[in-house]
Amino acid sequence: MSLPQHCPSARELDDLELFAVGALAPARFESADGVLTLVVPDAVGVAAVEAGTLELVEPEGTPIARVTVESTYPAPAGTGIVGSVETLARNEVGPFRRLYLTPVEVAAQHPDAVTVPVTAPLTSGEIEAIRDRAAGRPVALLALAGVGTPVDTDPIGLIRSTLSAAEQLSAAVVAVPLASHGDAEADHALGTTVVAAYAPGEILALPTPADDAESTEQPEASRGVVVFFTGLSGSGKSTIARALTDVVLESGARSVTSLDGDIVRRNLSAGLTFSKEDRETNIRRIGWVAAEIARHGGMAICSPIAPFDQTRQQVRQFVEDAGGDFVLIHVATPLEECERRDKKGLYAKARAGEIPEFTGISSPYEEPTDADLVIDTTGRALDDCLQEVLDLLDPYLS
Ligand SMILES: Nc1ncnc2c1ncn2[C@@H]1O[C@H](COP(=O)(O)OS(=O)(=O)O)[C@@H](OP(=O)(O)O)[C@H]1O
Ligand SMILES: Nc1ncnc2c1ncn2[C@@H]1O[C@H](COP(=O)(O)OP(=O)(O)O)[C@@H](O)[C@H]1O
Repeated sequence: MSLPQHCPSARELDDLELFAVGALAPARFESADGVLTLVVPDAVGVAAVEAGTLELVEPEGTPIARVTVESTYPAPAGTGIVGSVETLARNEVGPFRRLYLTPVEVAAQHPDAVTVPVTAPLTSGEIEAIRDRAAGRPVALLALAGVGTPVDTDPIGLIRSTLSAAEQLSAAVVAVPLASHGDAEADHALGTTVVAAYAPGEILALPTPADDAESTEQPEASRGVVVFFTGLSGSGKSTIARALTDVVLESGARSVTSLDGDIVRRNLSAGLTFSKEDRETNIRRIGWVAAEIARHGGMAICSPIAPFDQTRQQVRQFVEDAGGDFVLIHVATPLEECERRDKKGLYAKARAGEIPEFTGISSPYEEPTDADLVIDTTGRALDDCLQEVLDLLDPYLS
């Protein structure tokens, strides 16, 4: 029988790489109170428990690790898996792959090096300080370039800038996929362990990004953002999203891509039904595209029904892993008002039993508890609702 397989998130792939090179031990995914976690869709979780083992594959499908499943727990975006990890293969491809050495390789290639952990592009002052403190000894710059760690760049940008600093110092550069897990204290502890594993000798510590995070964090105006409207059919998602798109386009403030529910279903998701499974596929597709837009600093405006909390959480994760912000707007117009509007005549058909699995009638809508804004459009003018959205998004548009 073949094992259940799962492709982990970019953050989880970084953690797996640190397990693989022996920089983090023991190699295991922890329970919900840890940070080294693995979350899979519920169906994969069920199959993994049944098989006792879960095979992890990289995005192109090559198996890279096997997890012996000890227990599971419910997580916002699916099922958390707890268990030990056996590495099958290391990722071989990707930009600057040649710089991703193991701690053993670093010790062999740079035995006398002074190690400098780098989490943000080095300033000329910092380069001079490293030169002074190294006092002629060889230097290895450890670019801590995992998902979410570099403060004012992306992982590849951090490696690129570290290479150019290294030229000035005649230093070596080693890339380390140390991801951020959103818990500053735990991440600091993890970083200390990982840096110690890579450093063959003395470590020259620079100020941590937390010390100057405020001054270097990328401003919202240039950060990628996904504005995600969710709500019942007829609640007003498309109307508000379209008006927002027009305002952003007219202002020229940033590039914007619209991913409206109906339009996506005619193109990217053509052929999908309204079963729970197909709706999840539809939303994950929208989330994947939106995250890519955010990765490149754009704004994606999405307006599907997206009735399931878990799928919305997955989209949030995609976007945050891509370095973007996820703004959730619940257009909470009640069912009675949506049905009264019945713009497309679909509610009447659903009530007559002509449309199965219609959201709000015969298929559930799980209200978000994590929305940044909740708008009930009943009896309100579009401009009034739009202004609330524009106020929320002001930092991204100025
Ligand atoms: N069974 C059923 N349930 C809900 N909606 C239905 C259904 N069948 C067709 N439609 C029309 O499809 C639009 C919703 O598509 P979405 O892709 O946004 O839905 S989902 O997020 O995948 O649940 C929705 O458009 P909006 O009114 O813009 O929301 C409907 O017009
Ligand atoms: N304040 C408002 N904001 C948005 N839509 C509104 C508002 N008031 C009334 N409507 C009407 O409600 C309907 C919403 O339809 P639509 O935007 O297609 O909803 P959805 O995309 O959520 O299915 C439109 O006919 C729109 O004119």
